[in-house]
Amino acid sequence: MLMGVIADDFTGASDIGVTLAKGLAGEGGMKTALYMGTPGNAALPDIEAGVIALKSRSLPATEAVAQSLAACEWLLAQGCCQIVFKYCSTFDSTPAGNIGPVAEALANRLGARGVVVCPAFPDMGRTLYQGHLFVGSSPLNESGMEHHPLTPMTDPDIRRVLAAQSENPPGFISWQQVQSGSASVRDALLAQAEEGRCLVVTDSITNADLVTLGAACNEARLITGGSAIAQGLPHNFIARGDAQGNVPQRVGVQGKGAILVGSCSRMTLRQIARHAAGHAVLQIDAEDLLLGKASRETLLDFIEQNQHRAPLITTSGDVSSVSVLQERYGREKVANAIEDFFATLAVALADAGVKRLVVGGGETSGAVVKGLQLGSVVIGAEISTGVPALLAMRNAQPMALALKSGNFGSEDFFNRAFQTLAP
Ligand SMILES: Nc1ncnc2c1ncn2[C@@H]1O[C@H](COP(=O)(O)OP(=O)(O)O)[C@@H](O)[C@H]1O
Ligand SMILES: O=C(O)[C@@H](O)C(=O)COP(=O)(O)O
Repeated sequence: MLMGVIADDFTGASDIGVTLAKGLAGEGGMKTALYMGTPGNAALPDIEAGVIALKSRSLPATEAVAQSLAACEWLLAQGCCQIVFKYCSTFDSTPAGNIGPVAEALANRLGARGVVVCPAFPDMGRTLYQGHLFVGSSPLNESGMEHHPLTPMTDPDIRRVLAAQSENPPGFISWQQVQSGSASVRDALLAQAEEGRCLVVTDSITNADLVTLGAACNEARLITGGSAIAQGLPHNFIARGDAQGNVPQRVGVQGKGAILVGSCSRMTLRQIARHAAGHAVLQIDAEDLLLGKASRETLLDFIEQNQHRAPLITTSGDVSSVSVLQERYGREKVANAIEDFFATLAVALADAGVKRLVVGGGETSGAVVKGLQLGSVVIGAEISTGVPALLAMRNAQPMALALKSGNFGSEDFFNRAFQTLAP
């Protein structure tokens, strides 16, 4: 294994996994495996890049650091010479972390300084200019992310957000400097390292900027960013003759399917509304879950009876219903109750023969995948930007999954993914 990725959520892990697996157009990527949690066993010998999915974004910082360091040790033991810490392209974090604490702990472990911090993901409209993160034409704090149920983002200045959760004040490289090319960025990172800067917020607006950063980080022990930072990284290994150039294959599995959605992000709410117009949607009252009122039989029946209508079960609510519930019961209790619900439901569905599962939401995907106790999965071709089809084995049976980040996918995503996971 040449490169190792530690991702702070499961949708993000599949997002960066497919970015590495496909690489640059015309060249291909790295043979990449996605591990659902840090594995107990050694990786298969032909894997060139390993992505470990953690569910560490909303944990207390000390736990997130401990899990990330353990993942890092495993990746180093597999031979990785470069580690990437992948977080959300909307820099989802709390005032206490976990991006700053995890990035600094990994930098200390790897002896790295002048480490790139770049959440930009231009294909999804996330750009970083003068340290400020935009989603399309809106600053981060006016993009809807200010209402996220677990990690509301209320400041678009990533330098300030990161400074508040880091021990060392972060450095900065502007877009103008990135335009001077990879050698100049490498020099700038070295200069920042010599000044003692651990983390360096680095602007990027276009994919070409991210490829420049990738080339500048050819020798870096640690890189941090959204998935798009990984675009140019396979090239470094392929150009050296270390990696072969991989193309992700289409994944499809015969059998019943279900769609489970716990994301309350703006795009997901639109996707659910669109799905409801032509397919089967069962809305669960999230408060019923907190009061222990949901019946599993009804849910299994709903999925069984609506196989021809791409059945979707959701708890998602709009900004006001989420905040009413959180004020009544507490943010963590609400999230835990809903995530437990989805984890248990996914297991019941899989036991009842469901073989295709589309999940909406990062934390929700983490809960579902942990519930299903999946180990390593194969990354297939992309269904939409940042969302690959995944092939897992459960009880020696194949299972196809798609884990969709809250704001990813077109309005018809849920039906498209449901159909795409079939052979
Ligand atoms: N109706 C609801 N009210 C409050 N919280 C909810 C509701 N439905 C789902 N949630 C919780 O909101 C969080 C959504 O996060 P996540 O699944 O990561 O979605 P996203 O990918 O959009 O960030 C989860 O913890 C989920 O359990
Ligand atoms: O970088 C991204 O935007 C995604 O890969 C991601 O991590 C999104 O997180 P969720 O919206 O919580 O799924």
